Amino acid sequence: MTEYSEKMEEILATHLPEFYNNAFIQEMINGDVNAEALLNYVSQDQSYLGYFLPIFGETLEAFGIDSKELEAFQEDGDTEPHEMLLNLVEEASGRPEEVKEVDLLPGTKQYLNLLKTSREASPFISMSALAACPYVYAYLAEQSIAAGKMTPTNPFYEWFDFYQRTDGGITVHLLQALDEKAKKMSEEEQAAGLEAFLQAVKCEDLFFAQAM
Ligand SMILES: Cc1ncc(CO)c(N)n1
Repeated sequence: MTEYSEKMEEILATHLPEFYNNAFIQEMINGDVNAEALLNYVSQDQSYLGYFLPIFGETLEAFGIDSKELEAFQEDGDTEPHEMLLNLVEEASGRPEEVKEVDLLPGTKQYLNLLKTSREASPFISMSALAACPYVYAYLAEQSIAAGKMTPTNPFYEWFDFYQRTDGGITVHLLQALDEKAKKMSEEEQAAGLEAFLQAVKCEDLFFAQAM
């Protein structure tokens, strides 16, 4: 029987070309520092993580997952990769930049709404939706570095490499836990989990695109 996580990977493999076609990702791969887009992205992401992390913590607890890497991910709040992007913007503009409190863009609202409805559905569906956050970044980073699209001389290499390592590490634990749980779930529950994951993957694509 195909493992649940293999079906998740299939979803990512199917959507990888869309991520590569995403204008925001294309600029990163081209090494273009688009100050406005990067500032938009970081400020939306700051708000997004403010909602994501508490739900993530609660769902990890419901799953009985207790790992150092997961805790570190939660505590980090993604400040390190945000700093990397802000530094690139500052180098380009020659002046200090800061993240402003902003209104949520429609794509951010849509993503947060998906996390909310998934959380209301069940811990398994919630975890499936939440997993897209580290998994998409880890997958995109791994794939683009392995394919030679993102190379060490690119200004965004450090950002991609961060996610390849940290989110990649977390993803391994999440997928193991999801595979364990999936064995005890009905076909319907598994299908609903994969659907929530698919929708979250689409939200990730939209989240990058909306910053442009
Ligand atoms: C929207 C979004 N997805 C994934 C990540 C990776 O942790 C992030 N920081 N933000």
